[in-house]
Amino acid sequence: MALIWAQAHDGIIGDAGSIPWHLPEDLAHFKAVTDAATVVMGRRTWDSLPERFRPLPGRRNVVVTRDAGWAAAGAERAVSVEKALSGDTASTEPGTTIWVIGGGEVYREALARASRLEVTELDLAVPGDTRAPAVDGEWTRAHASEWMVSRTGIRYRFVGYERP
Ligand SMILES: Nc1nc(N)c2c(n1)CN(C(=O)COc1ccccc1N1CCC(C(=O)O)CC1)C2
Repeated sequence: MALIWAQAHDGIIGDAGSIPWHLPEDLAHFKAVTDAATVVMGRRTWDSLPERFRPLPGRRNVVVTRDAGWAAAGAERAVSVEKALSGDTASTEPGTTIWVIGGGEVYREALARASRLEVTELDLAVPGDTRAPAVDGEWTRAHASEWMVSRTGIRYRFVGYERP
């Protein structure tokens, strides 16, 4: 299973339930990487998606929430990341990656079982109340693009990590 996120300086990934920047090139990257896969997200991340992107088109959407009464068109509910990764979600076609797409709590819960990270690094300092999980020495960097400049002026790059 893999995690994908975009982070500013100090690992900031969110502030008050939303992403404090607009980086269209990252949204295109996110869509390309997760296309046709299963995406697992926390309920807050589901709520943070613009209406027209709920569910994320062309992907199996699994939302983690302890609220047994929660339901949304186009989403499957799982009571925990564990269940989302083990239940029939995992019966996704072999070779299809399960992408954990946020937020902070779900990343932390999923990290221990991840073998791949796809991180968009932004050369941007913004205030935020949510940080990406720490990527420690167990991970090796599998790829890193050169720094690019978004049409919104933000410098960014795509970095991938792997571990056995
Ligand atoms: N690197 C990386 N990792 C992540 N986990 C996530 C991202 N970037 C971006 N994310 C968001 O929630 C934010 O998205 C959006 C925010 C505002 C408008 C559109 C969007 N999106 C447009 C494209 C849609 C699609 O993919 O079809 C998804 C929603 C999760």
